[in-house]
Amino acid sequence: MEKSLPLHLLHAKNFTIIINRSHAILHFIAILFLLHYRLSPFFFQGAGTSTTVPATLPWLLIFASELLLSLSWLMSRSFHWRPVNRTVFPERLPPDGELPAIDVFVCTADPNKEPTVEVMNTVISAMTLDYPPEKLHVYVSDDAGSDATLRCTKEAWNFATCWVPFCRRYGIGTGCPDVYFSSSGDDHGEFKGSEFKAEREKMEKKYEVLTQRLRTIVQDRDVALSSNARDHSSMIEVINEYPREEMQEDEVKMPLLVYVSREKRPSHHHNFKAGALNVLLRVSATMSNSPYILVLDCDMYCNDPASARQAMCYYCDPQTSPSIAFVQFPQTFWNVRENDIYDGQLRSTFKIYWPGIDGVEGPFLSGTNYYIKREALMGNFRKQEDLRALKRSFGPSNDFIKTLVEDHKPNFINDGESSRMLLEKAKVLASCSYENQTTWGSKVGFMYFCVLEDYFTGFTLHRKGWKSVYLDPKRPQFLGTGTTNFNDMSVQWTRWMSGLVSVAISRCCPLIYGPVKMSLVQLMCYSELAFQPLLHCLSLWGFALIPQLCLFNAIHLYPKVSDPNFNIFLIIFVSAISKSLYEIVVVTGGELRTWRNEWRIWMMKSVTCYTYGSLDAVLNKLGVTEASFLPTNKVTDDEQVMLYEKGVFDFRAAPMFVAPMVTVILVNIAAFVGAFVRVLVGDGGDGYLEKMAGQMFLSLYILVSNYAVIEGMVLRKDKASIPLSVTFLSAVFSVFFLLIGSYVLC
Ligand SMILES: O=c1ccn([C@@H]2O[C@H](COP(=O)(O)OP(=O)(O)O[C@H]3O[C@H](CO)[C@@H](O)[C@H](O)[C@H]3O)[C@@H](O)[C@H]2O)c(=O)[nH]1
Ligand SMILES: [Mn+2]
Repeated sequence: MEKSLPLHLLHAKNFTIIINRSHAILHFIAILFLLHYRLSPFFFQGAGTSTTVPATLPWLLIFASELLLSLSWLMSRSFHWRPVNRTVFPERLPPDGELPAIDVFVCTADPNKEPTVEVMNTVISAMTLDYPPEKLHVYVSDDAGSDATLRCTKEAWNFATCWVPFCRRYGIGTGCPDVYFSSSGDDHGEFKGSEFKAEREKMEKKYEVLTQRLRTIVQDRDVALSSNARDHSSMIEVINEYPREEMQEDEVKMPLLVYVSREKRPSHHHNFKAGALNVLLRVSATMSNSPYILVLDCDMYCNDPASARQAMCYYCDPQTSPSIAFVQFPQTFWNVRENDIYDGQLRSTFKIYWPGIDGVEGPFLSGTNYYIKREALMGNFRKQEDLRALKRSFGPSNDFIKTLVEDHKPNFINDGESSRMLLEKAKVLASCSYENQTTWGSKVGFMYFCVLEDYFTGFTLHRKGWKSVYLDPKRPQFLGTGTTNFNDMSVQWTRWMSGLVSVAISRCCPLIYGPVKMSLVQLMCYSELAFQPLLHCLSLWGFALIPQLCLFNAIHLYPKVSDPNFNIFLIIFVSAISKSLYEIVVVTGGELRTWRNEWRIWMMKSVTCYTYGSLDAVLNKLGVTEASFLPTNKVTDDEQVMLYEKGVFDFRAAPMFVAPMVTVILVNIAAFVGAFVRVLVGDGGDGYLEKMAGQMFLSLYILVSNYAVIEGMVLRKDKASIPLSVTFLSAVFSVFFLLIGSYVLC
């Protein structure tokens, strides 16, 4: 009977669905009223309307801001359309012998920003996944081609030969040694007996030796090597072949571990992470050719060994498997705190948006923590005979083509000789010219079209009709390093926003390129995200400056408080705030300050990262600049961590990320203080306060929300406060805005 029991279940969150949809309707009606209010003076003049336009240009500009934000809001309703939950039953999976094999890809690119000890912890943790070891193959992609990383991988392997059996024997729940030994967590039970305790101590010592060795290797590494990160030949090594330092008495099977560093030459574009992943796709095909692939960023360690079996609950179900391209787990971060001032945890993405579209065609591909089907990336060519066509598409390697046409079984035998031959062939596959005149990155594999390879590859898959699944079990399956300082966050978000806008303004814009096999809801999701940076930065710049410049010049843009139309704005404001409070507090069990943090950082990002990202994408499109992928810094700095943990902003970021915020704050201060003085002195004339209340409130709201900036500018004197030079520069900008703005607008 066991067989008939489902491997997985889907539950719609009915209550949230009702709330979401009713709120959407009410909010939408309020927006219609707003449209009517803004347009009526132009269309219904004289027909009993009480609205008059004080100044046409600012009126139109603020209306445009309202429209853009409303448009984004409207499209984003698709993310709230049908939130669901999923449950899986891995205990009902077929026996181990029948499980499909998995290749794990771990990508690293820069040993200076990605500490090798952490990368190795990720690699080791992947080897401890609860899966038959002969069906698990771990590939480390080193884009820096660093000899130190190769040597460290060998050391990690040596350690893993003891660590993996230890974890399996004692059912250790945390396969990442660093985390296991540094936490006083669940696995250290006395109940496991004295033998366990002794073993554990032994392992701990071994781990200390490992970290020591890794550090020495990293310290000794040839300094000249860093200059070779962009210019080096390919290197592939099967680490399992190295003689172990000490043989285990009860030899336990180990997963395959392969180090891959693709060839890189300055003359060839390396296509960043997508390029690295495509090399791994080819190399792994000739070695293990597993039908499923787990992709991990180098800092995303497996926090729990269960994810592979959880994902297999979908792939082992003949009903769902044929349509699913990937099973996505959320990105979760070990270093984010409750008071997450930079919203490094990406709460709304992984707790609201992804469950929201999971009920439609599934979540977006999110860079890491997903089990993807090889066939979805490569296509199905099992009975294809036209070799020439295949070679045109996939490149000249017969060995690789063979893996596509035949129902290929892994042909890697760990005997030295055949592996040597295979490695020679694999090296060809990792050369930088291999993809010349092929469709790698444009039709097959991971897509090169934009630096956000995950978004665009997922989009292409959904567009072809594939579906995806979102699994968010209680215990985080993967944990990574989130950004916890202003500079790293800004750099990362600028890249993401640039990637999104580059899609939005291209021929692949979801609005025109999407509608093949995607539902309208899914299409709206992809479009909303692609256009979000543009829509939000334009509208937020509008909200941050237009009403204030008008306030400064005593021009009112909102209805009088006594005017019934004032309620439209009040309702929209309250409705937006209460919906996000509902999501944060009720749906995700957050706190009030989470709400404050998210709204504040959203305003800050809109005038910086969203703006720069959009600009960058436009400049790339015009050919003025080139797309780039600066890997996010994963080195933690104690001082920065301390500030973050105290909830204090670290403004030691590039001035370009700080100055726009300070400028906005200064303009708002000028406008608000000016208006306030007018009220006090009674200089504004009759009904001034009533007319200006909306704008004064907006300014005050911006100032109160961003009090942290004022504090960093005026009150704080520490190293991480806003430097005087930046404040001065921003003061010049704000005077410029006030003068030019007043001249142009009024
Ligand atoms: O040329 C490159 C650049 C990056 N990477 C690797 O890609 C991963 C992600 O890079 P990271 O610097 O951590 O970027 P994040 O912004 O933190 O990553 C998010 O955004 C990326 C897209 O911009 C996705 O690829 C990631 O999976 C997603 O976690 C890391 O393991 C890097 O080592 C490469 O292998 N080659
Ligand atoms: Mn990252």
